Amino acid sequence: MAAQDAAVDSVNSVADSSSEESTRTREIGVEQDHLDQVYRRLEEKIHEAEFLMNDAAKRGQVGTPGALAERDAQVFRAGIHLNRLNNEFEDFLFGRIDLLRGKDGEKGPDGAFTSVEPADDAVRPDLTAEIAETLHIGRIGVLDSDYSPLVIDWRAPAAAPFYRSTPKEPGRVVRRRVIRSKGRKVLGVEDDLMRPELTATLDGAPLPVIGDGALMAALGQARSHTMRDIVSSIQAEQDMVIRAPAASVTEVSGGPGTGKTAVALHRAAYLLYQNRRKYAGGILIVSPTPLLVAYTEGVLPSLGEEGQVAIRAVGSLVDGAEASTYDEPNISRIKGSSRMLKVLRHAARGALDAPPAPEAPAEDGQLSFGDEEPQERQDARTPTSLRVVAFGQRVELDAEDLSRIRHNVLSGTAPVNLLRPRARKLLLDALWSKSSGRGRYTDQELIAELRSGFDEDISTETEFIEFLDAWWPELTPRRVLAAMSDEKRLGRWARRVLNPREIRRLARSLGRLDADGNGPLSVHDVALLDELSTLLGTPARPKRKREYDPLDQLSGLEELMPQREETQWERAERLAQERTEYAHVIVDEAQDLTPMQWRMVGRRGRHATWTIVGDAAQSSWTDPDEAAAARDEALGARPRRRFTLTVNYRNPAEIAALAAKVLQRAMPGMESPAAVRSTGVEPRFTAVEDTQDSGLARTTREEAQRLLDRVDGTVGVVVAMNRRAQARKWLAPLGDRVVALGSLEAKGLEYDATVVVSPAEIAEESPAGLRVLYVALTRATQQLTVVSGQRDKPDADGVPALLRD
Ligand SMILES: Nc1ncnc2c1ncn2[C@@H]1O[C@H](COP(=O)(O)OP(=O)(O)OP(=O)(O)O)[C@@H](O)[C@H]1O
Repeated sequence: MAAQDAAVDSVNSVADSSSEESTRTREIGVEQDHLDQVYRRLEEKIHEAEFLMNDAAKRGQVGTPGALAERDAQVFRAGIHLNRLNNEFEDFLFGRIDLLRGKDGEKGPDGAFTSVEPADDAVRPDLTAEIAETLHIGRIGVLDSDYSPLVIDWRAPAAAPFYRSTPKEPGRVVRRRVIRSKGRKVLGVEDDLMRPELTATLDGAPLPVIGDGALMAALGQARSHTMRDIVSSIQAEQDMVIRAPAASVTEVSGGPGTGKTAVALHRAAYLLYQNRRKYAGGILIVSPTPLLVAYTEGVLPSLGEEGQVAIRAVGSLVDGAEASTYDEPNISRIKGSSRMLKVLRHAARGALDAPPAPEAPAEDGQLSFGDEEPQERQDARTPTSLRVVAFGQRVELDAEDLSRIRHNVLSGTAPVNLLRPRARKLLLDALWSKSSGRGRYTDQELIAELRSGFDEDISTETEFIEFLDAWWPELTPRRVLAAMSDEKRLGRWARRVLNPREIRRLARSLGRLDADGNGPLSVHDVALLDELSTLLGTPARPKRKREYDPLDQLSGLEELMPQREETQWERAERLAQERTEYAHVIVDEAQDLTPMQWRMVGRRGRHATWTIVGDAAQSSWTDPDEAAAARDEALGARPRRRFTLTVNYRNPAEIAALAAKVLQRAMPGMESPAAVRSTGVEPRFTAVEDTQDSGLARTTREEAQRLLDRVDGTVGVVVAMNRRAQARKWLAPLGDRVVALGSLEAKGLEYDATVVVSPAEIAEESPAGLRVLYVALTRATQQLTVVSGQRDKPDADGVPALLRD
């Protein structure tokens, strides 16, 4: 509750109404002067950077080792300047704080006083005070030529009071100002007074206060198809999370709209600022859907960070395996469950028999695959005997020998593909012991020599090589997954783990893959592939020679040069390909990771620190306890630090109240976050009379159109997953401000207005359906319409049963 008060308090500002307009104009002028000064300084720095770059290039032609080393250092520094200045020249100054004199006179490295608390005599007994320090806050820090701070980087310690100060705990801050600018022009200012009890003066003149507070201005803005950064209005409880030390695991929970995603993204930028070297190992942000990735991916560049951070959907964590389809809830439940681990372990080993390779069996005479009649199609490809000629005689391993050898090789837990050399060795051992070479001599040295010649001869014979390829093929995760679509084989691998119904469903769902495993994958299939690739192992391959890159000769440029030469997208792609592990992993919407997905994500952060944000009330996974156990396993014994965000910045109180009813049904006793604002617009209810889909289509379209006329930004229409394609057709004529979404796709997104179509359909779609409905109802920043069909049992006012008290 305290945090809510703080947030509400912080948006209350005092305005001098009588002369507001002229004061506002004057204050904009004051900030304009400062911005002009900053730009002059930036221009000087850009010239400096360009000069350094040119100079460095010239020195590079000299060629002495000293000149080259100097060139490296200069290119490095100049490049950093240019890169950052070019990126952040626009709209980078956004805040200002006016502070009382501090307790001690110490200054930090950014040139600002470090003391958080005011000096005892900073406020006079008659509650008057003089402003002793003014700091401007921006996306990067800029020092004047005399090293005084013109702009403080938002992540620097000196900027913390801009975010942390509240009227309850103001510290030294008297006035906090948000500056709106575009390019070189200041457009407006909004002030929050942190010490309204004081009569403060700045350079002897009264301290003016403008506007209704920056937060409300930010929240009232229309939403577009991409998320904006919140750097100018981060609230105190959010700032605590963003700046929390990155030790072990930071867990953040909070209801819809409390800023979890925004906080996670700003935290990534903060961590990089804090310790760029440490996070050179990369930060991975795992998002639930590609839609949310697309929605959020502009935020980090706007904060001046991009290269080190990979934002990936959970269905895109495995290279070359992009999820493109959804599973029915009853299939997701099977594929996501940790029971699959046992099934996969069996499949990874069992798939050696009867490999699902589509190739035609080898020609007669090339390989001895035994004389038996093939039992079933796939088994026909597994050789059942091996014959070679050694010392002029035929030596044969029969089915029993082979089965014993295989059993022997597989007795450990090593990945199947890595066991091939051992299989090869045991085959040679068995052939040797049956050959006549073994008893020929007694001299150990001679025997060893003979044996090594034997191994060399046999193992280079085409017959032997082809046998090994067929009998111990290199398995790929995709092929094993495809092999699981054979219900009979899957039945063997899943015995006593899945029931026959589950086996049938799973096999049928994997039937969309061909024998090589090509075909549409679901987000759950991707986690299974990742698990399989660990179980199967990747045999070492000869290293590909790296192409010669002249930049290799320059030290310290790794961090810098790619940023200038690659686009953000290319760099993210390259980093993702190169990395399988990260220095910090941020999981957004963590409540939705299935146990198998936790295993996949866990493998990417085995040595990482973590930030995990989520909300149990929005979980679409059916068995939260099972997921919690998998999450504990992924995170190991690392200590955890927990934070809770309590204020809903997205939904007006009217929408939040309606959603709270569903929350009470889904999770009785769970508290909803408090909405920070109210619009006075109640949610609207419309019931469709006729039972045909055409009625639903017409009403949904009309309601979406109605909302389009009432908001400036986007309208999201949320339907049950199996109506997605239909809804897209219904809404196509309305243009691109309207987006049709399946309930699971709505996760994390927001729109100015939403239409939620048939709450009952959404709720009945899966065992976690009520929580999914809760997500759907909490996407709007301004207006919500609920369209009900017969299934929703609407009352006379059109309110569906699920949304009544
Ligand atoms: N301090 C803030 N200043 C301005 N806007 C904010 C602030 N905090 C959050 N918001 C806005 O509130 C909205 C919700 O934020 P966000 O999507 O991060 O919430 P969330 O907790 O991840 O929600 P959900 O759990 O529903 O996905 C966004 O539009 C975000 O920009």
